[in-house]
Amino acid sequence: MAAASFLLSPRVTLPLRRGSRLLVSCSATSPSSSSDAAGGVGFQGRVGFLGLGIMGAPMASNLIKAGCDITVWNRTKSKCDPLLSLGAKFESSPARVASSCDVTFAMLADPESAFEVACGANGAVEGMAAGKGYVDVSTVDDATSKLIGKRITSTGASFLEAPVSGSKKPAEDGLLIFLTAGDESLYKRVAPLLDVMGKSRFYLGDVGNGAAMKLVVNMVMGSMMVSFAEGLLLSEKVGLDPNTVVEVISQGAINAPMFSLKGPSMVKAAYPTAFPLKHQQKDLRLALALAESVSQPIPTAAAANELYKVAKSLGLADQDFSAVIEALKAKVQSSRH
Ligand SMILES: NC(=O)C1=CN([C@@H]2O[C@H](COP(=O)(O)OP(=O)(O)OC[C@H]3O[C@@H](n4cnc5c(N)ncnc54)[C@H](OP(=O)(O)O)[C@@H]3O)[C@@H](O)[C@H]2O)C=CC1
Ligand SMILES: O=CCCC(=O)O
Repeated sequence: MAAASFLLSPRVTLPLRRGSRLLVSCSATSPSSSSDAAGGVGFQGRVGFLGLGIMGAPMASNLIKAGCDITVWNRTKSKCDPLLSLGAKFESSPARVASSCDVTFAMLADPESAFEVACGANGAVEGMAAGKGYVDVSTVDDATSKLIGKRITSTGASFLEAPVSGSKKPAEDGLLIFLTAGDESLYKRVAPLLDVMGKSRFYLGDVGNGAAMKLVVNMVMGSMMVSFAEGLLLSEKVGLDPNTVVEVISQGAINAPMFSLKGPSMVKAAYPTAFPLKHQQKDLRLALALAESVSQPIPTAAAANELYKVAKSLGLADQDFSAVIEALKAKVQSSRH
């Protein structure tokens, strides 16, 4: 059961940047183990969900399928329709969702939209009150997360940041990894909901640590993708079959699911969107700012960021981030002229 898995989860303390300590709590749960026999998930109350894009829609959908009482809102209202047909309720603003629900999740594009939906006109803050909780699962920087958390908690409500690792398919399959930080009792309260949407969850202490963890992971991922793209193009240039490169990598020490998953379609110059390139570039930009804040050089990530910026300028922002390979192809062509 979800509650038991939290109590049994290993907890260790690790050194944290800037001299304080970091509490890490991790539990791995299977989605099927998180529903109880009565069809509930061990969470009593109404759940709001703001933001129904590539990630938000399947996450909310899994909560509905698990039997939760869900109320949704999305800026583009038509994206609510598939959720409403599964049994979700609709409210016309983030404020109305928050006031009608016990806990509200938000999955927004970037720091600006996460702040706007939480703290703007008719934002969630207007519907918050003591006893309620706000869980922001968007990928944002630590400063934005802290600001949202401050506004939410000023109403007496609780705040948890909980960005996710894992993309469209893990979201559909309920196999995300939650990187949470903030109010620990809210973390415990929503753990059964996280276990419906994810396979594991980490509690990382103070607000900002979840955002920082997410940016570190995506910084590594963004650089890995650029390196992989360079390898595919170089192999082709020297007369190798890039499909064989994908195969060789998949059997060695640098094997990563990302390479096997994206490699075959990259070779065919197809980039069906799971993680939009514009979001990967946003995450690199935010990671660079995080590194700047502690004077940590991250030259590889900085170079990768430049390439994603080129890809955006080529009109690839809404393609999958693996389309960054097209920016390398474009560089080759421009250097020939
Ligand atoms: N896709 C992925 O693989 C993963 C993404 N993430 C992160 O999750 C978040 C969401 O990603 P994803 O679902 O892919 O992104 P999408 O671009 O598919 O969805 C973005 C969501 O934000 C909403 N939105 C954007 N701007 C505004 C605004 N100004 N006001 C209100 N709503 C707004 C969109 O509304 P509308 O429909 O009206 O445009 C939509 O609901 C991002 O922070 C991303 O970095 C994290 C892990 C994996
Ligand atoms: O933020 C997006 C992460 C995508 C992934 O973890 O596969």
